Amino acid sequence: MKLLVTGGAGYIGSIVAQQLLAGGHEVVVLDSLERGHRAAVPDGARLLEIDLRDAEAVVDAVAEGFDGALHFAAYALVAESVARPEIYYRNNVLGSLNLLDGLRAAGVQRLVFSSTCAVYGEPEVVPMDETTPTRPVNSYGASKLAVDGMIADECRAHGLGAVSLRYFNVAGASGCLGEDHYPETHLIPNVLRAAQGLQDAVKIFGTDYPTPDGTAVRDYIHIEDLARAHVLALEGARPSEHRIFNLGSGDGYSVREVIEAVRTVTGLDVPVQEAGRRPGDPPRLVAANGRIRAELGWAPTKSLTEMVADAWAFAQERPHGYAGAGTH
Ligand SMILES: NC(=O)c1ccc[n+]([C@@H]2O[C@H](COP(=O)([O-])OP(=O)(O)OC[C@H]3O[C@@H](n4cnc5c(N)ncnc54)[C@H](O)[C@@H]3O)[C@@H](O)[C@H]2O)c1
Ligand SMILES: O=c1ccn([C@@H]2O[C@H](COP(=O)(O)OP(=O)(O)O[C@H]3O[C@H](CO)[C@@H](O)[C@H](O)[C@H]3O)[C@@H](O)[C@H]2O)c(=O)[nH]1
Repeated sequence: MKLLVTGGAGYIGSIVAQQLLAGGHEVVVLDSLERGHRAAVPDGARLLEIDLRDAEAVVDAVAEGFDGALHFAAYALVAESVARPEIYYRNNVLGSLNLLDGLRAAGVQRLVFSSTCAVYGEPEVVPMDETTPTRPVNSYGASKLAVDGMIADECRAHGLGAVSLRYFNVAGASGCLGEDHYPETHLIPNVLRAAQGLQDAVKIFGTDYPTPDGTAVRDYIHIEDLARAHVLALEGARPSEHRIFNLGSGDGYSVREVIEAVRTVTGLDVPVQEAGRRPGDPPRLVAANGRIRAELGWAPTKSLTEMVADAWAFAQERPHGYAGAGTH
């Protein structure tokens, strides 16, 4: 298939693009490079440097015609969304609406969307399945829920076949592609930076959560397991239907357990500093992944140790990320 990958210069989009290319698909990446890296766009993919908020440019770009689109481009940081909600609604909601306009105009019939478990907020029952009530507690989750709603309506009204994958916490690396955000806010890369001495200590945000060790629990999923689900989702898109799947490993780990895994994998000391809770962070998010297992035949294959080991290999290979590798 000829596929449009928005956000394909970012962490997840670049690695999914790489898997799609390996599977024999043609890939065109649409990315503004605002938060991504030219060097992360895999060899063999064509890059269109376009901002999704530019409606006209998006419609023009999509007009060349695609068999399907995978939509990763977004702002994706919980704490930033609490501080600056307006940029989240403008980028995530408006950008997605522009993309839907472009897909409709060009007659593109398949869409896979990066949704998130943040749409569920602070669920009363964990693990969470797709019937968990959607009550986001931060603007990031609210903006993604709005897009899920727009996509559902687009499918109903205009026949699009779409799949929303509600990712839990994506981690690890794949060969020479990995996670490089500036500033880095994600847990595993920051713990590795502390282990490498690139920052004084890793902060533990919140030690008074109602969890066994008092730190927040997340479901970490290996980027390669996650990428594989996109290929299945693309094949599973059905005309006029919006399918929703939670995408996580089903196992929860606390912040302290992740730090311990980094100590074990690297053999290095990790200085820590206890700090207050980060605004917008729920205590515990773990996936019930039965639906995607049953309906798409997907299953996770990689452990937290493998996620940390692959992220560690990337961090050693590129201690300063893609900088110096010809980035924007
Ligand atoms: N990282 C996670 O754990 C996680 C979990 C759940 C969902 N997600 C979702 O997955 C997607 C990818 O996340 P990521 O971690 O790879 O983020 P990322 O920031 O590494 O990548 C996002 C990419 O989108 C591009 N982009 C952003 N706004 C754009 C715009 N208006 N026009 C064109 N390009 C734009 C950025 O330049 C960047 O290359 C996001 O939609 C995010 O919400 C991520
Ligand atoms: O230096 C750090 C960084 C994070 N944390 C904590 O570690 C956990 C995980 O944080 P992080 O890695 O920043 O991920 P999340 O905030 O859970 O968000 C990620 O995972 C969500 C799904 O759960 C996605 O929707 C988001 O896009 C993605 O950024 C949270 O409890 C944080 O408070 C720390 O204690 N110290």
